[in-house]
Amino acid sequence: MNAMIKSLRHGCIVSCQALEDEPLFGASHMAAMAVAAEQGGAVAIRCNSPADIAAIRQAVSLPLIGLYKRDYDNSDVYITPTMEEVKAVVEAGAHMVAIDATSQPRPDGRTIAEFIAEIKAVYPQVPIVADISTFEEGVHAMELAVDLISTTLSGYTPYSEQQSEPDLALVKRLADLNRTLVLAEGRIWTPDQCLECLRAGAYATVVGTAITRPREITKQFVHVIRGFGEHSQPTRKK
Ligand SMILES: CC(=O)N[C@H](C=O)[C@@H](O)[C@H](O)[C@H](O)COP(=O)(O)O
Repeated sequence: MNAMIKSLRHGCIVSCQALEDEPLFGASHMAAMAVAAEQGGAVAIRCNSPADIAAIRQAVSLPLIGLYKRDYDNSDVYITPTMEEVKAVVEAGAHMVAIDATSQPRPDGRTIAEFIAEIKAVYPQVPIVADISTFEEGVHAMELAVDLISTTLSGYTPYSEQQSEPDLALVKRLADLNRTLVLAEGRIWTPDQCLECLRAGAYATVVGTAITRPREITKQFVHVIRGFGEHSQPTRKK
């Protein structure tokens, strides 16, 4: 097995991503996040866009899983949808590339099999992380001999299980096949959930929002304590 992939085993991969509408958007913020994750013991960084990938590559010595989120009018596929984004991700310095490996129609009209075959032909040394949303998509990606499967898109395609928790059942079903390594990704909020994912057979866990999106973390706190005073204040005697 590739030494870099070996180094991910049972570790926490931290996803450092902020989109344009987020306060921490910008390569320097994401590089600082990645340094914090490295100092905290992360085994790899997952990061989006050539600018962020290049800045993070300079800032940390961890392996980078790069992706490039891009919207096309003719498709719902947005995680590294075409060869153009793969090229940009690799040239920016990512060690591995994450792609949408769902069965949704792709912007360039290719099948996922054609897309993966071309990535392998052009970049044979770059491991491919297949982001999937269902068991069937995971099995298909395994058949196409990707290096890692990630449950990233479970809950984010209209036909996949919609839930607020990590998709442990999907992790377990895919890992039980003992075929391709599985990353547990999506809606992991606590260290205990990471442990549960590993117990379910995940090779490693990917945590994003809970570590690197302060606005969303704040919302979680606020949501829980909102309305506290309304119900618990003692009623005053007149
Ligand atoms: C669905 C989608 O576009 N997921 C993206 C994939 O790169 C990121 O926005 C997520 O933050 C990442 O998957 C980690 O997940 P979470 O932030 O829930 O820990």
